Amino acid sequence: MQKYAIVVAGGSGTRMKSELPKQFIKLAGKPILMHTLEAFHFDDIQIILVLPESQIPYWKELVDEHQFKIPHNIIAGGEQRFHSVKNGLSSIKADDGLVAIHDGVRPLIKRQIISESFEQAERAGNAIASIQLKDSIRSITPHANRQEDRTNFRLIQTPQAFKIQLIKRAFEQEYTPSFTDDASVLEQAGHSINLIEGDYKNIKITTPEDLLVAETLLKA
Ligand SMILES: Nc1ccn([C@@H]2O[C@H](COP(=O)(O)OP(=O)(O)OP(=O)(O)O)[C@@H](O)[C@H]2O)c(=O)n1
Ligand SMILES: C[C@](O)(CO)[C@H](O)COP(=O)(O)O
Repeated sequence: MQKYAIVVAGGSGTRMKSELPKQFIKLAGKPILMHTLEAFHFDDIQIILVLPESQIPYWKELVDEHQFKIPHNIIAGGEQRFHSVKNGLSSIKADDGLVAIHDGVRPLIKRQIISESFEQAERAGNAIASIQLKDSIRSITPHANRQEDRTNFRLIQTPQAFKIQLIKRAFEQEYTPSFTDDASVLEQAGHSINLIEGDYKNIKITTPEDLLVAETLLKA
């Protein structure tokens, strides 16, 4: 089956509060995004990289500067992550095959999880990386809060892999803010979600301290 990876990096990184959008910040000497694309570099995976339209020339400069050779197609992103994924999906003309959707700012993804997500998506239609909670958890309302049983919850990561036809059809829905990931879009279209084991090291670089953690994990 033909395999695609959509690496979404179309955001502006407001929570990082950095001048440079966080996906371009250097980690161990090269932009975060280059680590992520390296993880997805398999002989049988076509990589689609989604970038803010205004940053495409800058990315091309970085590619030249770092002599970055991993083949990828560049697509312009949209207003929300949902729209960036949708643009990536629209660039895939085939309706059969598998696609893994991954945050560009999760550079520590293990290749073994990428392979596993494709295998499980081929079998079950989708495969969503997730991890158990380590902390206690409480739900809050305006006037109260209450402990919840953490074994009832999972933290959801990417990659999230799908049969292309299923996820393309799901993304025909109107955007709502509850679509915080791709699994939520598929679920809203009536499909059940198949969780697979993620990895605690597969952090989403979101706020400044995440950069320190990622740097340390990469060195280790
Ligand atoms: N319109 C958007 C928004 C987000 N993303 C991507 O989705 C991933 C997860 O999003 P997040 O960590 O929230 O990134 P940002 O939206 O850039 O960060 P922030 O919410 O702090 O602005 C990132 O790789 C980001 O670049 C995207 O492709 N298009
Ligand atoms: C897709 C995601 O990384 C799964 O955990 C997450 O929902 C992205 O959220 P963000 O607010 O766009 O960073």
